[in-house]
Amino acid sequence: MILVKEFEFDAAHNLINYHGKCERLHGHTYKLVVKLEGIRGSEDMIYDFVDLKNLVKEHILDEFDHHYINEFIEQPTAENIAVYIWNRLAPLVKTENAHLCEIQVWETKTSGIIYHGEEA
Ligand SMILES: Nc1nc2c(c(=O)[nH]1)N=C([C@H](O)[C@H](O)COP(=O)(O)OP(=O)(O)OP(=O)(O)O)CN2
Ligand SMILES: [Zn+2]
Repeated sequence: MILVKEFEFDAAHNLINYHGKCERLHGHTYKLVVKLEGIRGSEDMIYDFVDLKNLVKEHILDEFDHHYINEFIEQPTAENIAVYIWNRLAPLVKTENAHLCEIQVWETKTSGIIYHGEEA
């Protein structure tokens, strides 16, 4: 069974040594999708949506929302943001019956990254 929760944050970034418009400072309303795979445990839940919301807010959204991402991710491509968020969240959400199985980072409605925690 897979649990899914979606979040949004607004942030600014610019790509370093990039060959186009994204080298200039600009912003996105990012969509972050977090998926946990697991089995039902206490209260017949994989993970309480409310607890997940609070955890992601404290450990991810508060750092990203209305910030300049280059200050903590040198080259803030959606790929690098997905890896960064995975590395922070995976240990935090792991329980006896649930683990992180997918992160999605969408820069626009049409451009996003899906990451399962392994490098290709
Ligand atoms: N593989 C990647 N390619 C690009 C990234 C990235 O993170 N990974 N990032 C950018 C830019 O930051 C830009 O934000 C995205 O460009 P684009 O999708 O063209 O943005 P638009 O606002 O033009 O979106 P549309 O939905 O296509 O209108 C570039 N490439
Ligand atoms: Zn961008």
